Amino acid sequence: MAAFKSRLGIQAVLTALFALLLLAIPVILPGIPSPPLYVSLAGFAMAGILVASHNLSAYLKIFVSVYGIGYLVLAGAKMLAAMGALPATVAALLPPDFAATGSVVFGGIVLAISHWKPIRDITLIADPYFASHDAPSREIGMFRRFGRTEGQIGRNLVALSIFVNFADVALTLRFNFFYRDMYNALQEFDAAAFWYQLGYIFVPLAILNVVIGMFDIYVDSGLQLRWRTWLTHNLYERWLGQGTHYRIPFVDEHADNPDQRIQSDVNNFIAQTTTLSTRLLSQAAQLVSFIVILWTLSRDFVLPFTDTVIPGFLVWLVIAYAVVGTWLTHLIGKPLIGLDYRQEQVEADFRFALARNRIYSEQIALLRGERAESSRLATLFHAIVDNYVGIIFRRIKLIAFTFSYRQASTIFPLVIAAPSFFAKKITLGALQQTSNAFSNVQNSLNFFINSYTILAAYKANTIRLGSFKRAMTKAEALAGAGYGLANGNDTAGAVTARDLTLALPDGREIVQAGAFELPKSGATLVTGPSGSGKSTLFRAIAGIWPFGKGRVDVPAGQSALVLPQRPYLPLGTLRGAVAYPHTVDHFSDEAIREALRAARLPQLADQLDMVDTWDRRLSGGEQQRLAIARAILAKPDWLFLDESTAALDEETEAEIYRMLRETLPGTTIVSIGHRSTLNKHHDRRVEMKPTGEGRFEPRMSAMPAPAE
Ligand SMILES: Nc1ncnc2c1ncn2[C@@H]1O[C@H](COP(=O)(O)OP(=O)(O)OP(=O)(O)O)[C@@H](O)[C@H]1O
Repeated sequence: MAAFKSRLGIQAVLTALFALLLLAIPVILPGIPSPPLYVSLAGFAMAGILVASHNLSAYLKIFVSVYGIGYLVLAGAKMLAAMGALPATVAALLPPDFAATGSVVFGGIVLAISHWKPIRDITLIADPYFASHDAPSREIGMFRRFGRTEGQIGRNLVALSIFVNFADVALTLRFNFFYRDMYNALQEFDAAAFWYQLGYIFVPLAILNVVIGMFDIYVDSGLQLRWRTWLTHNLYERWLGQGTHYRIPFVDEHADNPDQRIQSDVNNFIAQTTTLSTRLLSQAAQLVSFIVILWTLSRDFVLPFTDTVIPGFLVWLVIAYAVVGTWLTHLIGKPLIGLDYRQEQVEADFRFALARNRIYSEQIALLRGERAESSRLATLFHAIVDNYVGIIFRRIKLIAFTFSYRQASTIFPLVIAAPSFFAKKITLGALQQTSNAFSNVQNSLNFFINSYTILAAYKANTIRLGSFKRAMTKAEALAGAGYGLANGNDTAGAVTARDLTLALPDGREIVQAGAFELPKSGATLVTGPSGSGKSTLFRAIAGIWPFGKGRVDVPAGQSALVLPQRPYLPLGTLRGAVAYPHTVDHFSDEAIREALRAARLPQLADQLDMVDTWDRRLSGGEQQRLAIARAILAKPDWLFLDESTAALDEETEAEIYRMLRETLPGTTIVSIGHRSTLNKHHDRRVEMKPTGEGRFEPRMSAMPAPAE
């Protein structure tokens, strides 16, 4: 970051020196024509803009820096051409003097809009990538050596993309002058000039146009792919980190369907940011350039059928046209922002409901729940249709306006300029140039107007990603001190709780423990009424429950594994399901087979490579035994079994407990269970005792005598 900042500083000094040089040309190089004063003044302004951009967002800095370089290149090339240092064909292709000044104006515009809230929302999401110091991503070959860090590659690619877009604008400008010269040659029956224009001007320009078009798509796609890869990794790592995904529903920031935000919103945001930022600016540059041409063409414009001269009439006309057009478009298109946001949400809700049907298909089939499901799907889909109808009618209104606007634009320049042509005040070339300049202005305006729908979706996207990031920040804060609940690991052997109160998200307290201890070694059974907070106590010990106050301390440097009643089985091979939460290659095949046999699942021992939806194929009891196999592999110091054998028959449950205590003699077992047959497998018992007002307290109590 510091290097980037100082680079802007160096660029500012160089730009100021260059502007000084331009001023001094009449003195040091008296023979050559000096550039207009405004070009050197623009150089000083650019230096000022570069200095003022020190604290700008990393993303916007790239734009300011590129405009600074654009100024140097354009003004420098003009100076070299004036000195005769460039070949005539190259000099003829250069854009007019004002192009360099235009570059400065755009630098100023970027600086000015940087404080505007919608732009800040965008840069908050964009900046982390462009400021990143991560090593270049190895996943993508494109532009891998284009910088030392991923952030630098991103910055270089944005800069390159802006240059390419501006090269395209310069080309369009040059085409405009080509049209003037070619039509003048036609009007004067000058065949030599005509063929010269076609062969030496048009052909190189056309070839450049094709090459630039190809390069443009290569650079843009490379940037989008690299940025998406980085941002997607970054978001899902953060989402999965520190149990953030578990706590997000507890925070007050709205972040529905995180899957959609990570998969589709990121993709759309990046595609729209790169397209809009570079194209919007190049279109703006095109607009300004052609407005300047129109000014030159209509400097002494005589109002048709009168003698009144209005300097720059076509420019005033086109500006009024643009202002009214944009304002009306804004009025008509504004509701699209809310509609687009809602559309994303209802689509995601529908997709999620379908995915849930797939996951729970067996339960739905057994319960004959298809009708209930289809009526739920119908309601969700109705929301999609309902909202989309709103979008359609809004788009129709917008199109009614934009199409009328476009039609009116085509004949406008001819109506205005034709009287001057018939009065022989302007040449055919000038008429053609006026019409071309006007249509280019229209194209740029159309871009702004047509991009209104894109902008609306873009804003909805930015809001969704912004709120997702805020929700993650809040969920991460919950993981820390939470509501006063602290997790530490400063005890020697036991799990201890001091002045512990566990609450529900709405603040209602459910568990209270002044001083509570789970001793190391042996096995402890936790019992108590349903809903008394036994699982919540486990969650607090595991450090994922954010609501409550007091302390829970677990022994330092010891591993723990919590097995819930319904184990989670990831997609993929059986090997991966057993090794979970370790990676698939963490254990040898023999160790996995051995664990499956010990967990009374010998029939699965030779199916390690089989890919299946294991959570649907295996019975509830088999799934629980598979989770037990995980415990055998992981050999944790603490094993928390939250009704993890409840689906087994009593005999198998007894075998499993005996096996666990034999195979894992160093592991402390803590079980939650309701069955009295569990008593004989445990050494001590903790009972959740009601203390009034819906609260329960865990208390060590005597193990009941075995039934006769
Ligand atoms: N995410 C949550 N949001 C709101 N309430 C919750 C949440 N998780 C648990 N609860 C509530 O906390 C209370 C305790 O739940 P917990 O699962 O700890 O009970 P339990 O003693 O393990 O019950 P059981 O023996 O039935 O499994 C219940 O009333 C439950 O509804």
